[in-house]
Amino acid sequence: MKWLDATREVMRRDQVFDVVRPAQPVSAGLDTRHGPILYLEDVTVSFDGFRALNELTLYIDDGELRCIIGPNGAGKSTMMDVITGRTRPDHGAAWFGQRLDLLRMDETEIAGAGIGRKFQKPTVFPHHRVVENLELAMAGPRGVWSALGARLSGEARDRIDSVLKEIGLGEAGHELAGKLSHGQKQWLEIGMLLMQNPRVLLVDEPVAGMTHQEMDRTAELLTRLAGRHSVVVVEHDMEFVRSIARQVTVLHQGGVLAEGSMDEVQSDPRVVEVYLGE
Ligand SMILES: Nc1ncnc2c1ncn2[C@@H]1O[C@H](COP(=O)(O)OP(=O)(O)OP(=O)(O)O)[C@@H](O)[C@H]1O
Repeated sequence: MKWLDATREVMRRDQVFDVVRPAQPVSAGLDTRHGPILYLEDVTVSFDGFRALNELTLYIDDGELRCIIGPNGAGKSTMMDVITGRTRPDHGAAWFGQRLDLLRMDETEIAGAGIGRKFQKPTVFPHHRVVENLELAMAGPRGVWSALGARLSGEARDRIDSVLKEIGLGEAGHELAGKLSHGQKQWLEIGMLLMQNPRVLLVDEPVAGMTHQEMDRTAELLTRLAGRHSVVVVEHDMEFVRSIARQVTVLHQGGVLAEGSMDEVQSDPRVVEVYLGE
């Protein structure tokens, strides 16, 4: 019996999370003692009959740093869309911990429950200062307009300071976000996600357009975040993937082609044929 089937058996006797309340720190109630934090099982997504995901099964452990690689069109973005509630699969299952059925939650509920996503292009507020961007992120969508006028509690200030240091922008807090370098904007956006204290961070092509130095700092940042968060990185830059990867999943034609250490997948002839040999 697969993990999810076993879990669902338990769920039938324990319908605790029928109503998900995103305002509550739902992820605090996640039970990951007996398994992964993220489960995708047999997930299929079709667009006009074309299968972007084809019975994809993938498990992400609590606190792990996972790199997802694969050729263009392999289904990497669609996979993230399913996890974040943007796209509904034709069939399959997607669970956050053992109790939260992602397919019964909308995008806002999923984000509120602790799954944060960073898209490839940074979307910071350029006319606001770096610290204000973090304040806005902490407020969440409902509090955006009141957040800037509100007085911050000492706790909130401490939180902002610690995230600023974490993302390496300790000296740039009062600069306008629009004036930051491309790399700094990417870190700020990761910081904005961190303000919401996610359990899982989905990061799409974080180093595209970065200098080598920025890539090194991004590698350090993501590596540091793993452990406290589960970090799922989709990236094409193999040098970068090698610098952070512990476990790598190779997607191809909507399914998992190979999984293992970087050395294992790089020496897999199927991976070389469909991806690395390009
Ligand atoms: N909304 C959509 N309508 C139709 N086809 C789609 C849609 N979204 C994705 N696809 C198709 O599904 C397949 C998987 O796309 P997806 O973007 O998930 O791949 P990817 O691995 O993220 O690719 P890339 O590395 O280029 O970003 C592609 O063939 C794509 O054209």
